[in-house]
Amino acid sequence: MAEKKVCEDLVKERKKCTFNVEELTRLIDGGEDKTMERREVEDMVINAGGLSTKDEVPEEYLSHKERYENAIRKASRLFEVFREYAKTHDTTDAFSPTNKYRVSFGVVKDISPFMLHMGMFVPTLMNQSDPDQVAEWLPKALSMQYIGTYAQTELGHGTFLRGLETTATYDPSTEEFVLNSPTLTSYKWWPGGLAHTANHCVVVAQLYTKGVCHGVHPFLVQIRDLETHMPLEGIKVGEIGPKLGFQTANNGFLGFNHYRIPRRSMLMKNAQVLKDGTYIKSKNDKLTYGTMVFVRVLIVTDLAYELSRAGTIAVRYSAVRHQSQPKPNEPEPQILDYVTQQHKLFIGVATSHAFRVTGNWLWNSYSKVIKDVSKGNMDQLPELHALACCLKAVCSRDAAARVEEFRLACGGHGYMASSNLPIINGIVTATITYEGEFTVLMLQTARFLVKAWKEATTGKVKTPTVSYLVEFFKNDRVIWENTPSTMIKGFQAIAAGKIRTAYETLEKHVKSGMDYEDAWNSASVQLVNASEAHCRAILTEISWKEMVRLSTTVSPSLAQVLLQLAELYLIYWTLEKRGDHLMYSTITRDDIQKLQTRYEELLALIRPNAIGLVDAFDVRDEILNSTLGAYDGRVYERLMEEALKSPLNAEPVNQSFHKYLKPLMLKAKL
Ligand SMILES: CC/C=C\C/C=C\C/C=C\C/C=C\C=C\C(=O)SCCNC(=O)CCNC(=O)[C@H](O)C(C)(C)COP(=O)(O)OP(=O)(O)OC[C@H]1O[C@@H](n2cnc3c(N)ncnc32)[C@H](O)[C@@H]1OP(=O)(O)O
Ligand SMILES: Cc1cc2nc3c(=O)[nH]c(=O)nc-3n(C[C@H](O)[C@H](O)[C@H](O)COP(=O)(O)OP(=O)(O)OC[C@H]3O[C@@H](n4cnc5c(N)ncnc54)[C@H](O)[C@@H]3O)c2cc1C
Repeated sequence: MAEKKVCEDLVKERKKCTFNVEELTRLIDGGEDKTMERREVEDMVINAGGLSTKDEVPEEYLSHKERYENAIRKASRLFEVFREYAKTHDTTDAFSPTNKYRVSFGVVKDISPFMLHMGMFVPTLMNQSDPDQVAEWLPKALSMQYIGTYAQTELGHGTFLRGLETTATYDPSTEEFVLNSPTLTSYKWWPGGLAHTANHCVVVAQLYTKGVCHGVHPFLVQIRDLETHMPLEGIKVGEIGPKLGFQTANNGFLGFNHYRIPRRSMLMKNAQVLKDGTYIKSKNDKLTYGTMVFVRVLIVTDLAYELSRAGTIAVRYSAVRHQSQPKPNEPEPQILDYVTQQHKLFIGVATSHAFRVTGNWLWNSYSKVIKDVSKGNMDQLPELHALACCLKAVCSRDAAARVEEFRLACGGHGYMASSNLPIINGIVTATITYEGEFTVLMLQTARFLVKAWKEATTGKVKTPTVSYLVEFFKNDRVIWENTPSTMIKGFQAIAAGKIRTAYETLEKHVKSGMDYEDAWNSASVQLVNASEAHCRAILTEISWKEMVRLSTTVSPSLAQVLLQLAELYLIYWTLEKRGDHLMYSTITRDDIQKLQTRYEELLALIRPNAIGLVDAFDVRDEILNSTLGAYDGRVYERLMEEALKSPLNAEPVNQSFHKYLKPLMLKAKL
């Protein structure tokens, strides 16, 4: 088939670009070799038989059941393709932040029913099992003999893990655990793939041995027969029903009726139960929560990726769309030329870069701490937990806001399923809740910050990410200059100030006679604000420093663009938080006006590179799945092509006319 022409607007835009798009793509991927490898995997998947979505009825027209069956067909075929690839290639980076397996969005448009298998089941087996268990289970999980999920949340409790009700009671006479769901609220509820996909799962349950409860522990549990896939006796399993998004994730429920599993089904890297029922405690009981920390860390870079998908759609569309006539007798401008549109779009693009570099930094910190933990050194665990909590929480909330802004920037067409923005919206919004709900995680960080504040009052802090607190004691009002380093110091002063205020409020409540828990609840709005401010201090400092560092490794033309994006991100947030800066620095109205002017200059500087910047994300059309965002910009043709796929358009008159409309019309004549 002849190549379809690229829309003239995009041809012109691409000529304007001042930097080498391929150079930026390689930087985003983490190196030329990574880009080549990713593209190789994408080519392999896109060209593999049985995976193309091109000529299919769009999945939104399928029934709930058909949609799931279609997702399973494709996810299975995709796995076969990956299995083939793994025979000749190193696939260890499946769990890295810059993994090349995001291509799966080009196959299963929404969330794959295998997401939890690769995202949580396999990592939990790898990181929470003892070496013998890893040797026995991991090959089966990696080869998909065991298809698994992570079953922790229950109908009654998701946040409060110590309140989970599923029990695993050790019976030394048979050397088995008896799993039981004593109440309706103890049913597992939510795990992805649990409903009809998984035959195994990691179940988090209250461990009882010798009549003592030792708290929640993970167990590997078979739930379906490997031949027939029938639920095993004592297992009640099913699907929880339609949701806002995640339509093909196959989220399920699960109950146990005195269901027996062997003693060695308990994941025993950290804690153990011996044959006679003796309990050996973990060095740190929070290690059981390790998979959640791992996923929270990964979510930050994944959000950057989701922003790059949504940003590509909205920016390309904005270059193709023309609307209104500000100057008489002149053509309608591209909507991308409206400064308000640039304000909606460019901060989303800059945020994708900020999250990616911060996410990579967080991943490196995580890897270092986990290495130390494996040697028995847990010192950095609280700081890592506090960082992962607030970054996951704030980045997911910001990303959801940015994706919504991208959708709004596409006007009516952004509301079309065929734009793919609604599905991306559903995926990103879910991250605010899953893997630890927003407020709950912010309050976890607040616990750490309150302790750090107490420490800082003695003039020293042990952890580097809160060292700014000590500086605040020397000078609690930053002397303002409109420079990046002052802006960063400003965010640190705001964080320190808000931590101090929240701490003082907490103390005041305690002194007034309140229990600590009640005082905490009363101060919790301020505590969440303090966590947010701390997270903004981290995001602004790390993203700026990392972008500056990266700019020294690339050509001058690209360096200039990276610095513009980094500065835009800093100034955007300084302006957003101008009220706070007024409280904690000497910033003046005049400084703020100058920053506003600089912000608008940056929008104008970025404008010629808008298409180059999203092209550099290098999200291929097959993965973008969007009528509005394709590389060739054939927006209107694609919208019509997709509309014509509606089954309602297969016949000129729908039968409902004869059944309902006509009788209604006839009655009107009487
Ligand atoms: C766009 C994105 C795409 C892809 C992303 C990539 C992969 C995705 C894969 C799968 C995701 C899809 C589905 C989602 C799955 C799930 O949601 S699984 C279920 C997740 N559930 C949760 O996250 C539950 C949240 N709750 C908790 O984590 C905890 O219960 C708690 C809220 C932290 C409280 O725990 P607890 O009550 O036991 O503890 P406290 O008494 O409050 O605190 C005691 C001290 O322990 C410290 N602590 C708590 N957790 C940790 C930890 N993980 N590590 C280290 N330390 C921890 C806590 O701070 C207290 O410390 P102290 O202040 O010093 O006392
Ligand atoms: C799309 C999706 C996929 C999921 N996949 C899985 C999965 O695969 N496996 C799995 O085990 N789970 C999964 N979950 C469950 C998820 O982890 C939980 O829903 C999440 O942790 C929030 O817990 P919850 O639902 O109990 O919310 P709740 O804790 O009931 O939250 C409700 C409200 O109460 C507030 N609240 C609760 N506790 C406190 C507190 N201490 N202080 C202040 N406010 C509080 C919250 O802020 C929130 O506003 C998934 C959820 C979703 C949405």
